[in-house]
Order: sequence, then structure tokens, then C-alpha cells
Amino acid sequence: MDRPTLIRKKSQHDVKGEFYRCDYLCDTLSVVVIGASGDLAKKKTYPSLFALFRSSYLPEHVQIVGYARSQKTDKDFRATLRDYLAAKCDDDEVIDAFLKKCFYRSGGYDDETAIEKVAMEMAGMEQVSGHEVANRLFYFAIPPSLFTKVAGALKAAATNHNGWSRFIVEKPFGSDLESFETLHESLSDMLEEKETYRIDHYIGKEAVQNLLVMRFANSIFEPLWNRNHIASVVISFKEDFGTKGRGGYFDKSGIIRDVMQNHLMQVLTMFAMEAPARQSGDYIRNEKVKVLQAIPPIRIEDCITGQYISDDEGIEQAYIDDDGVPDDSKTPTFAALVMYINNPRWDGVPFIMRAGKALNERKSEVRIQFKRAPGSSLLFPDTGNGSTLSRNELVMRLQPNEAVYMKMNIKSPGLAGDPVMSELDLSYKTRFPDKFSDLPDAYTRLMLQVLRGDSSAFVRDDELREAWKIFTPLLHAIDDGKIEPIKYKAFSRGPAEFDEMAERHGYVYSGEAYDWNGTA
Ligand SMILES: NC(=O)C1=CN([C@@H]2O[C@H](COP(=O)(O)OP(=O)(O)OC[C@H]3O[C@@H](n4cnc5c(N)ncnc54)[C@H](OP(=O)(O)O)[C@@H]3O)[C@@H](O)[C@H]2O)C=CC1
Ligand SMILES: O=C1O[C@H](COP(=O)(O)O)[C@@H](O)[C@H](O)[C@H]1O
Repeated sequence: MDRPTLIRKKSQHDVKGEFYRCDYLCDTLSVVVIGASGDLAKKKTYPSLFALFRSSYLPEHVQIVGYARSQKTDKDFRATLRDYLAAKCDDDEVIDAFLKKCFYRSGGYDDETAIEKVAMEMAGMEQVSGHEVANRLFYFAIPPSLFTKVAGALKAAATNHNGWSRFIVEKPFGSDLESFETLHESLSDMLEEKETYRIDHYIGKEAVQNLLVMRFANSIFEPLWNRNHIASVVISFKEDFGTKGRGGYFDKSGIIRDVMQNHLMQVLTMFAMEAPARQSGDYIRNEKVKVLQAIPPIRIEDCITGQYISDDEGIEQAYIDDDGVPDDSKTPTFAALVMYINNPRWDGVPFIMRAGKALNERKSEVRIQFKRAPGSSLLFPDTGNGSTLSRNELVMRLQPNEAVYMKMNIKSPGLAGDPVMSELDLSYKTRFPDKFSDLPDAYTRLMLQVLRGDSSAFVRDDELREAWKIFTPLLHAIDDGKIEPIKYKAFSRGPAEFDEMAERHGYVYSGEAYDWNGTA
């Protein structure tokens, strides 16, 4: 259908003449949030829709229908949402205007009659708008075990109208290769790949999106971004809190399924892929899949796992004392593993991935360590006073306090000539003070992309299949109890064995040689 392309008018979020194609703004939009009474919907889905509403990224004619099993009136539901929205905005008028667009209907997840009723009501609201085209966005904020039931019941509601239908689905997409294939097969009978948007919120993070620009918009990095110059890449995810009552859910997955196979693999592929021909559509995803295809399954001997016990003060209880966790659980709350990408660019470079809960700090980063400067040991010999050259590192801190910094050797200022480690530092907080406090949440960014029909930042079925192939043998070995988790104290750096592992794979810790005097 030929429709005019609307170029959005400038709003507070448009700076320096950034104009976006937002043709959906000319039409009516119905959003259906399935599982609206749940945690994700309240904490992420609705606040993100609200953020889009506030900055005029939702059409004037929009209705947002929450659907879940629990009985609630529109009034009750809006009152619950208000608390979450008020945390983001202190303007009651704006909150009221948004809440007027929100409705709540209850029913079972496979109750076709109840869903049909919602569809008819939606059609009525769409007609009132007088627009010819009405688009529908369905957000599955429910466990994957319900995906197929809901998709089946929704199909008629989703297709019987004049406009597009898009479906956002949340992880986990299976728990191994086989369960992924089963879920995918049953879901793909009902939803086409091009209308399915599998969300991985890590792709929507500011600093992850920046990877593409950093790498491909700066000519200084490309010559270095390969096995000739890079000694190792460490991708870290650290959280300074435990499972906090989510132990029952977490125990069935463990840290590898929870964040590594999905979020951190997305970071790895964005980091390692070849340049895509374009930024949109399938170009990026094609390149990501090629990286995954070049990674052999992770070997048991290339992995260590850990599980936290209480800290000395007893502030954080042991993982096994969390609700729903069996006393003899061997589920890892920490894991570190090494992967290799067998292609010409990365052959032989260890990609060390590490993730853990209840560690000493909250931090996610990509740390690239470069090889020693050739010939440098003769030019700058160890003078015996601690002035050995440190390796260059480029660190991309994803969170908190997004930053990119390059650790490098310079002459120590003054009369002495010893090299000293310093940094080239791009801290978002200092460089972009106006924008820093208002950076859009990953979910907001991704939802906007769905509205624009840009699937490039969503996970394609073949990406998932390849990622599961890499992790499944290891996960089965862990499930079968073949890897004993090493106990580590809550709020520590995790098992000391990780440092030995990183060192074995060529990571050289510069230790006390680097002293940063800023505030992170
Ligand atoms: N723009 C900014 O905000 C900047 C901030 N800084 C700050 O300066 C500080 C130092 O920076 P940086 O050098 O990047 O980070 P660190 O010195 O904290 O860590 C360097 C690397 O060594 C690892 N490591 C830490 N202790 C050991 C150990 N005992 N044995 C082996 N490996 C170890 C770290 O792992 P692990 O994570 O496990 O500790 C990390 O991978 C940080 O707090 C950083 O945030 C620096 C530059 C710019
Ligand atoms: O998907 C998940 O991610 C969060 C971490 O997300 P972040 O944006 O706060 O880094 C993690 O805590 C959770 O266990 C996992 O399921």
C-alpha cells in the first residue's frame, strides 16, 4: 500500500536536525500488552511506551490495551501504572493524558473468546479515529511456555484489520538447541519471521549501539581490529546483588542462560562482525550470524563456574538460601569461559566472557587488550622502579556510566622519562552532560524500532540457533553436574580461578601500574 512518508516534526529529543521516518504516526495504533499485570510490563513495557508518548513518538490515535488473567478495572490498573510512570516524570497532566490511552481487560491466555472480544473492542476504537490504516503491536510480556497458546488465540485478532501487525517476544527462547527448535517450530506456524521481533534489551543499550559507530565510523580502529594487534578481548557482566528472591526462576537457568548465551553474545557479535553493507534490515544480522557460525562449541575445560555464599557480614545470604533454590543446587551464579572465532580476522584471539551475580561491583564492559608494542622492551627496559610498559587497553564500559577509554603509555611528566600509564577518556557524563541523565532506556529505543519496522536490532531465528549450538554441549554438561561450581563470597571479585584463566589466555593485568584520578 502506498502511503505518504511522514517526517516527524522536531521534538525535544531531536537535536542537530535529526529527523526520522515515522510514517506510522499518520495511522492509528493499537498496542496490546499480554501479561500486563506482570513485573516486566510495569517496569519496562509501560514506562517505555510512556517515554515514546512523551516525546511524540506515538500517534495521536493510540490505544494501549493490557491483557492478563487477574481481574482489574481500568481504574485499578491505571493507579498501579501511575507509580511507575511518576518515577520518570513529575508532570501529572502528561501522566493523565497517557493513562487515558490505557485500558485493561482480563482473560485466559488461550481464551479465544476473551481475546476476540478485545479485538472487537479495539476495532471499534480504531474506527472512531477515522483513519483508514490501523496498525497493531502485540507485546508478549509472558513466559515462553505461553507464547504458542497466545499466538494461536491472537492470530485472528492480529490479522483481521487494515494495517501491519508486529509481535515483540521476550527471552528466553528455549533452554538449549532442542527446546529452541521446538518453540520456534510451533511459533513459526503462527507468526511469520518478518513480523516477529525477538527482543534482547542489551542490543538497545546506548553503548552497545555505539559499537557500530565506534568501529565503522573511525578509520583509526579498523587497522587494529584483528588478530595482528589484539591479544585478548574480555567481555564482562558483573552485578553487585544476588538473585533477590528470583532464585526459583534463576535456578532453572543459571548465569549462562540468563545473560551469556543471549546478552553477552549479542555484544560479542556486534564487536567482532565484519562491516555490514547498510545499517538496517538484515545486513547487520547476516554479519552477526557469520561470526556465530565461526565459533566452535565451548569446551568444558574452557569454562569455570561459581556459586556465591554469604559475605562475612551476612548482608547477602548464600544463593542456596534464596527462595525456591534447593539446598543442593549446583546452578552457577558465576561463569567464565573462553571462545575462539575461527575466521581470518580473529583466528587465535581468545574471547573471554565472564558474568556473575553478587560480585564486588556492578559493571558491564568490553576490554580489548592489545599486544605489546614491538621492540619496546629494548627501548623502555624495566628500570626496576616499576616502570615496565603496560599493555594498551581499549575499554568500552556499557554500564553504569557509559564510557570509552584507551589506556596508553605516556612519558611521565617532569624530569624523569619513565613511561606511565594514562588514558584517553570519553566519559558520557562529562562529554554529554545534558543528554546523560536522559538517555533513553534500551526498551524505549527498541520499541521505537519496531514501530518503524526496523528489525535490525532484533534477534533472528538463525542467530539463536547458532548461539545455542555454541552453548548447548556445555550447558548439558553443567546440567548433568559435570562441572562443580566454585564457591565465592558475595561482594568479592568471584573465584580467583578466573584471574588464572585470563592469564593463561594471555591477559596481562597491569595491576597497580594504573591509577585513575577521575570519578567514574
Ligand atoms: N571514563 C571513566 O570513567 C574512566 C574510569 N576509569 C576507572 O579507573 C579504574 C581503573 O580502570 P581499569 O584499569 O579499566 O579497571 P581495573 O583496574 O578495575 O581493572 C582492570 C582489569 O583488570 C582486572 N583485575 C582487577 N584486579 C585484578 C587482579 N587482582 N588480578 C587480575 N586482574 C584484575 C579487572 O577485572 P575485575 O573487573 O574483575 O576487577 C579488569 O578487567 C576503574 O575504576 C575505572 O572505572 C578509568 C579510566 C576512565
Ligand atoms: O535479562 C536479564 O538482565 C538483567 C541485567 O540487565 P541490565 O540491563 O540491568 O544489565 C539481569 O539482572 C537478569 O538476571 C537477566 O534475566
